This record gives sequence, C-alpha cells and structure tokens, in this order.
Amino acid sequence: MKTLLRIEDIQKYYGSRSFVTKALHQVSFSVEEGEFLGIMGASGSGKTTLLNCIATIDTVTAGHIYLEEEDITALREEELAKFRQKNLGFVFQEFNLLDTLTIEENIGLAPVICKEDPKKISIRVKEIAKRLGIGDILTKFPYEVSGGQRQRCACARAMINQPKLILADEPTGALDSQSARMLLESFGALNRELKATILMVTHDVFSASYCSRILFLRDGEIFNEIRRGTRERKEFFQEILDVVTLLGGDVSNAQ
Ligand SMILES: Nc1ncnc2c1ncn2[C@@H]1O[C@H](COP(=O)(O)OP(=O)(O)OP(=O)(O)O)[C@@H](O)[C@H]1O
Repeated sequence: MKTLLRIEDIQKYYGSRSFVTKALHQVSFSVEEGEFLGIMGASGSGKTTLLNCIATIDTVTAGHIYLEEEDITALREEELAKFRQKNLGFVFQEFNLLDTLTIEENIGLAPVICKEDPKKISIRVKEIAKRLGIGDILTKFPYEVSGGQRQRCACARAMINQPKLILADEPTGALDSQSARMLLESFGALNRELKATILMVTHDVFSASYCSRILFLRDGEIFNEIRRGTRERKEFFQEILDVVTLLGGDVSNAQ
C-alpha cells in the first residue's frame, strides 16, 4: 500500500510566552491510501487542532505534514485554496449547505465554480448521489430534507472532485442514531468501493467502530493505536470502548 499522508513530529502551541497551550506535542503517524482512520480522545486532547492542521486551516508551530510528497506546511497563503480544492474533501458536524441551492446544485457546486462541463458534472452528481442513497431528493432544497439526508449531501459534495483525502470532524454529531448509521455505512462503502481515504475525528465509539484504525490522542500526544483487521465491527467496538474507558470516558457509546 502507498502512504498518502505523513505527519512528522508536529507541534502546535497556542498563546504567547506567558501562557502557552500545547495543543499538539510531537505527533507523528502515516495514513495509507484507502484507509479509514479515526481520531479519538477526550475533549481538549487536540483532535480538531490536528484535523485543522492537516486541512491547512491552521498552521503547525513545528514539524511537517506531507500529502504524497508535497510538504503542505510549506505552502504559501495564495496556494492554499487551490491545494484544498484539488486534494481535500470536508464533512463537518454542521452540514454547511447553501439553502438557496437544490441538493443537486449543492453537490455539484465546486466543479461548477471551476467551469467544468455541466453535462459531465450532472452525470457525476447523479452517480455519487445514487451511491449515497439520495438520488431521489436531488431537486429538493436542504430545508426540505432530513438531517441525515443533508449530511449525506455534504458527503457527496466532499466526494465530487474525487479528493485524495476526506476530512470529517464529528460528522454524526448532529444526527439521530439511524441517520448516523446510514452515513457511516455510506462512508464505509465509499472507502471500500471507491478506495476513498477518510480521516474522521469522533467522540463516538459507535462511529469509530466503522474505521479500519483508530488513533487515540491524550493531552496532544498519541496515546494508543488499534486496528480492526478482519474482526467484526461489534468486536472492534468493544476494544475501542475499553481504550476509551481507560482514557476516562467522555464518549457516547450506543452499539
Ligand atoms: N484558537 C485557540 N487558542 C488557544 N487555545 C486553543 C485554540 N484552539 C484550541 N486550543 C486549545 O488547544 C487544546 C486542544 O483543542 P482541540 O480543540 O484541538 O481539542 P479537541 O480534542 O478537538 O476537543 P473537543 O473534543 O472538545 O472538540 C485545548 O486545550 C484547547 O483549549
């Protein structure tokens, strides 16, 4: 397997000399192409900071982050938007859909902005929407569909340009358990069938049990790492729950 993302000894400090918060301290790991990696840890352990540094939304204090061979910590301000557009897809807890556009227009927004062929965009939108089970709501507006459908729309929008890496921050946080399950199954399918590489931050043991590997952060450092391997999801769930309990809880854990 090919390494897609390499995090080398990154540190992230906030504040000034008199009051410094060490949000990340000497964090190193790699993500292989096609992996579905979960990041877990208690509140304040550095999960969002880590995701934001990979997303180039925030900058590291020291260390390097490589996507393939490109050092993204060395990108200049004016190169960042293009880099994100070409390489990354985002799914956040809030769906961030535009209410004045239909579901179809929301999913196809990025390629439309890039002036790609509308016919090709339409085919791609329909294909990805069908895969995510939202093919029949494309003409509706975000306020006319459920939270789960909105989140799958956000997921389709993140996938439309076939990004190298999908970054998801608590994507199931605002969903009921049935919608969360459907979203996670969609993520799993995108991961298996389209070989999408996904990095997901979550508090939720159930969500994490869909991942192929979990990294646990504690006080800005990697504390543990576990892999699902060939095990059933429920068995993996139990192991994640054990580590989370060791870390001191702070999770929801419906099975
Ligand atoms: N902009 C900022 N300025 C100062 N400190 C910050 C800032 N952002 C985060 N921190 C601090 O960095 C540490 C890590 O925060 P981070 O948001 O990454 O944690 P988290 O694991 O994502 O937490 P949660 O699960 O509650 O979202 C915390 O101590 C937090 O208070």
